[in-house]
Amino acid sequence: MPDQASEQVSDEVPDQVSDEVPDQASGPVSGVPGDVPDRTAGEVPDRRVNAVDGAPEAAPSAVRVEGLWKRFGTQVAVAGVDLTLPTGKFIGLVGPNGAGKTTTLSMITGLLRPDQGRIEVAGHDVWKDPAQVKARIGVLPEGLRLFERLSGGELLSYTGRLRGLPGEEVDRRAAQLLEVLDLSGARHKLVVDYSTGMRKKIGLAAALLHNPQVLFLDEPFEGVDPVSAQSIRGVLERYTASGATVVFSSHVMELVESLCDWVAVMAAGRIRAQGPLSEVRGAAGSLQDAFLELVGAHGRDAGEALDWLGGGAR
Ligand SMILES: Nc1ncnc2c1ncn2[C@@H]1O[C@H](COP(=O)(O)OP(=O)(O)OP(=O)(O)O)[C@@H](O)[C@H]1O
Repeated sequence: MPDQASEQVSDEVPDQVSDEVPDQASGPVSGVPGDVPDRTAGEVPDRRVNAVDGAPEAAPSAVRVEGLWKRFGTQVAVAGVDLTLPTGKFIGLVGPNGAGKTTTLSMITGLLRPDQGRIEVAGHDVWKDPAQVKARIGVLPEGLRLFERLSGGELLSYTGRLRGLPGEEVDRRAAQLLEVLDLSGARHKLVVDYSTGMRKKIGLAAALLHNPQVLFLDEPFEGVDPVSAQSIRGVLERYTASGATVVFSSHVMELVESLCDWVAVMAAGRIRAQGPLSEVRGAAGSLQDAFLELVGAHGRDAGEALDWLGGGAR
């Protein structure tokens, strides 16, 4: 997958205005010091009460995207995406390689400026009101960049303070996250010496530390062993059960099917289906079958043409 950061120095992409694109190096750390609407601190904006009759108002969407476009030179990566993602759901964004998932998530999280379109996260416009949005989201981006010369513990400590959390609270949360994600033993190890899966886990911990309203994860389970996947899963399930929203991209349909209650299917830069898992799956036997049907991959040559390939053939 192309590194989004590379486009900022690519002369093939003249429409990228690098000084308008927030620094990707900040990764999940990017935020607004001192402006942290921590959900545990009383503000739970996803359940509002109607001022007239006291009845709860419908929760606003976690994400609203309208008419989103992104081109890289002549390559159209995202071609008019409209998405409405509900609050409090475990949402899977699925699609084949090159479908535009990472590009879409990068634009939604304020890491990549769209050519066209409007994006709202937690009720705020991502590109008009970036500080408000960044204080409310956590991001585990593709090609995550971390501060390599810090230990895992230091990274969390720094991230939490950057987010404006009191030191004691940062230490408490960091210790708990390290424990749950089985990183306690590696808290003093430099991040540069972490394995792929450990990097995912410390990135996830950094993205969760300020208890964001919406968490965006690009391929969070890639390179993660089954035991760690189980702990990540547990953390995320607990997180969504509290009313927060997880949006994650993945190629693994079984995983999406077992985790998500809401799915968006993307192919060739467009959304092919979006809605509750059961609706998107429809009459198909599995999400995998529905997916292959939706992206037009059913009946595709699965290697029959490679008649030279095999142990006996020369
Ligand atoms: N920085 C870039 N420069 C040029 N083309 C790009 C860039 N980023 C993405 N693209 C192109 O945009 C399209 C969508 O890419 P994207 O990475 O968003 O897909 P994806 O769905 O995340 O793919 P994968 O599942 O393989 O990770 C692809 O054709 C890709 O080659």
